[in-house]
Amino acid sequence: MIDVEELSIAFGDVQALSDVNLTVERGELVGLVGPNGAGKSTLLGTINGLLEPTAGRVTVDGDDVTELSARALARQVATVPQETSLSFAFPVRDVVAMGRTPYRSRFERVSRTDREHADRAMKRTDVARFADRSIDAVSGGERQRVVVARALCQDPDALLLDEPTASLDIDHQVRILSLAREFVAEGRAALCAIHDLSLAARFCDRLVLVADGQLLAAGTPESVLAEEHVEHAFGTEATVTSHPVTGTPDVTVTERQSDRDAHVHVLGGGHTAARAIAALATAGFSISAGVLPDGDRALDAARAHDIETVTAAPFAPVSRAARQEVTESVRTADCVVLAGTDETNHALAEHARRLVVVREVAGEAIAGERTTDIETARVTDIGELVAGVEARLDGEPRRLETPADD
Ligand SMILES: Nc1ncnc2c1ncn2[C@@H]1O[C@H](COP(=O)(O)OP(=O)(O)OP(=O)(O)O)[C@@H](O)[C@H]1O
Repeated sequence: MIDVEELSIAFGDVQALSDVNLTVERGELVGLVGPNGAGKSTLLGTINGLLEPTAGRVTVDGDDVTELSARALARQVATVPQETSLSFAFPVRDVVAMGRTPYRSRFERVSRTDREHADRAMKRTDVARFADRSIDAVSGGERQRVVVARALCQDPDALLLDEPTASLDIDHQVRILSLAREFVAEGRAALCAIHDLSLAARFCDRLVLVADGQLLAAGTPESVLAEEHVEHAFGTEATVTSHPVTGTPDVTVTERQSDRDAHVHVLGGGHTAARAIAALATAGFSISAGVLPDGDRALDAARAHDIETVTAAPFAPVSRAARQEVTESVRTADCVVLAGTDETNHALAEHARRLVVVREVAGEAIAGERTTDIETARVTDIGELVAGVEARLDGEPRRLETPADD
């Protein structure tokens, strides 16, 4: 029915769509999902012939939309635009009847059949109650339903809906999408841009996910709304569960955990570790440190910033309990910063899930060149440490197979 082939469209420097392929068959309601500015309205605008592709083409029932007359295309495709403001204060009934324009010659009056089409569309969209009121005198959600009624009145083979539920109450959201389902059950096709992913999953046969002008995924709601797709497209964290009532995918978006909530363990003592602790504490990380002997400058820094520290008596061997405690802290930290040459700390660093090594400060080698099998960020200046830790936190943590045995 609707075939979009290798479609690209640019507005000056903005590449709004690149190489998009998509089909909508008769009997299908397809949901178009993706973040703001992804290219959804542009795609709909190209299908209804308002925008000309830079490359590729769109056909409806085999006809290239750029080659059809406006009238011929309007008999095949009706659009419910995102922006539903209308410039003239016509009565609702007349606005809906405008859907019959592609079937009338220019001077023909609205016929009885046209009125019947309009009445049916108004009833289905629950706007008949205010049919005689001016379109200026209805609410935003009511106006949106009037525009849906006008599109239905147009009696097209395909319906394009751009955010039709945006200003509707929950009851009318469900009603409009149920109407779209009824529409496709009559052997027609609908493509609907929609922001509510759970609602899209509930009502659509298939979903198409676009981001940054590209098609990221297409298929069943279950396959398209995989957490990694949602997270990638929207740059957020998402949890997808099965809705307890409808059984369809239910998407909850959670705020990405701030890097600054991350737990960073600082290994090593002395001047460099003290500066590392101060820099990380000022940046707001949750820090632990140790093992640090009494009298170490890093311990003073830790105490100044109220930081949890594993301590030891000066010049005494580190107790087994202290070792265990610090090993656990290193293993559970989101990131470990190694800021000392001490061999014990090097061994402990091997338990880190993410590691940043402060390699040298002002030309003085701190942690040496010892290699480790952990992917490591190296910083050579304390001023770079916070950025280094943040960059490391963006990466996947190493999986630890075995628990520490000491
Ligand atoms: N006429 C235009 N001139 C220049 N850039 C445009 C124009 N129309 C759209 N764009 C740009 O093209 C990109 C896609 O916009 P589009 O309106 O298709 O996104 P959308 O997915 O519908 O977004 P939303 O969910 O916010 O409605 C955006 O970067 C937008 O700023």
